[in-house]
Amino acid sequence: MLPHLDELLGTARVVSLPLVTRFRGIDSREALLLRGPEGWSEFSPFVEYDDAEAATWLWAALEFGWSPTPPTVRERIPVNATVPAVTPDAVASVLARFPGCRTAKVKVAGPGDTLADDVARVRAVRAALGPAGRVRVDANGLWNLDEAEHAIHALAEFDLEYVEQPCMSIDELAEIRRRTHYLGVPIAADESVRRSDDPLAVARAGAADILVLKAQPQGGIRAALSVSAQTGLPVVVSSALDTSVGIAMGAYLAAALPELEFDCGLGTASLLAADVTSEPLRPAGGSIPVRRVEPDAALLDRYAASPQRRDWWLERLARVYEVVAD
Ligand SMILES: O=C(O)CCC(=O)C1=CC=C[C@@H](O)[C@@H]1C(=O)O
Ligand SMILES: [Mg+2]
Repeated sequence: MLPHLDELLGTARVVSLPLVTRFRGIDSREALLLRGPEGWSEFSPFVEYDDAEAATWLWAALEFGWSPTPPTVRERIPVNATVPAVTPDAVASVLARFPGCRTAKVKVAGPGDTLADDVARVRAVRAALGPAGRVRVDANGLWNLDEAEHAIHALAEFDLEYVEQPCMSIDELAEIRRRTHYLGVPIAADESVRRSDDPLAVARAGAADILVLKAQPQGGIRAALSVSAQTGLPVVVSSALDTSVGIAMGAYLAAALPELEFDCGLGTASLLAADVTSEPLRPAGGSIPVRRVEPDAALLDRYAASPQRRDWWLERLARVYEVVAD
């Protein structure tokens, strides 16, 4: 059932792609690409993740490259703009990279940013999108309960579509959802789903209104579809800041969901200053197409990681493979 490790190592290519703007503390995104019988796939757990956590990402990569994708019900996926923790004057140039997108997700609660910084950024995004735009924020669990309550109260005037992972724990999410219910701002869970041993726990606890699902960290398209089906909550499919090869995996997940109420966080190829293909899955007219991506040999060469980093990724692949094989 599992392809042999030598087969994986034989096709593996490691790239380091520069970002347009610093995002989640990095300026370049490293990824390992693999070619399976179904096409190219991606293994790109964040470098700080341990092998046990990376194993679900490898499972996803193997599923996408080595088995056919589930049936799809749509050919394009509406996506949101993703606004990193930039100053308000930079908001227009970020949004310009997401043509046609009516929805923006804004990073908040970042290290070194005050609530006033977050409010100014969200205000600039709301002004740019106008009243018909949809604005959501993502705190990556970095607020404590009181900070979250205060921040959601301060940001509510911008008519938020939802707040993603305001606090880290499921208990805190449940509590903040209770405390801010009167403001009518839904709570979405991301880390509580993708970094949890039990991705259903947050839904069982009634701690979220919406689930953010990412194909690689969830262990693949089928595993993510199963979370969606078992919880019955509305889902936002989002990227893991993958190359266009990994974005394709997310696009197939979004395309297979019976319902897709929200725009998806799959426009992030626009945050990359370079990609592995000359036809990246970047938003056009507010959506991305659902298709597999074949990297260009010249781009794989041009953005090849250094020999040290390539070896680091190949060793990681071999170790994580053993975890998956167990
Ligand atoms: O959801 C989006 O708009 C884009 C994806 C995105 O924001 C993220 C991708 C990868 C890691 C995360 O820090 C971040 C997130 O938390 O959702
Ligand atoms: Mg998130």
